[in-house]
Amino acid sequence: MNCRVKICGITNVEDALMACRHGADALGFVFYAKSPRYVSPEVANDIVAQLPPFVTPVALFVDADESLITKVVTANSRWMIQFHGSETEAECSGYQRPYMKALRVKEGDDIASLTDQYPTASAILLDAYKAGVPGGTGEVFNWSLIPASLSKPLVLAGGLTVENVEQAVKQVAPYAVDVSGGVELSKGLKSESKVQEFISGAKRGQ
Ligand SMILES: O=C(O)c1ccccc1N[C@@H]1O[C@H](COP(=O)(O)O)[C@@H](O)[C@H]1O
Repeated sequence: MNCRVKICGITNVEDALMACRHGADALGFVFYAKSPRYVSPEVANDIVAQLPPFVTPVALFVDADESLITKVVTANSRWMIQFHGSETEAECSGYQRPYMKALRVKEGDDIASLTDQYPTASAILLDAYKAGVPGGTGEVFNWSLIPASLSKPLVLAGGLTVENVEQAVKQVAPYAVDVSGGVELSKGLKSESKVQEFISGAKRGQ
């Protein structure tokens, strides 16, 4: 199956357009103030207004106020939402936007049951669990914990890099992969060669 690629942690238009040129299907913008990849609603919406068609902007929130989410997503009809905190299905489904729910995986989790708690989600994103850090940790989780079939399309995240993405796609066969730290020059700034190699690696694995 064709594996889509989301490049997360975009903070500037140059990186956004560069990722699009190399074939990114989606771009993630982090509206979590404690993240080194935080971007303001104004800057993000200015970047989104310059994106080419057929690329999905994804607004990432961690247990954010309703007012912030509404402010971001009402500025452009193209936004999809990524909930990366402990949001309930009722909270996630209140914005009339497609959304994916991130689940942070640890040993013993029943991923299929957790996925079934979000029947309105467009996709489920699986990331590594690390105590005290909601995401963007650069850590890989044990992919063998992922059930062979899930009730939602699977977005695989967590410590993906140029080196491991091909194997990840071969082993897990996700709908999409999502990367942030693995394609950076420094926090919040993307490396063109890493973005290009990451997308090529994801396509080789499919
Ligand atoms: O990127 C961040 O800073 C971030 C902050 C808070 C929650 C999620 C965040 N990013 C997401 O984390 C995963 C894994 O990132 P990485 O590739 O391991 O760096 C990914 O879904 C990002 O979208």
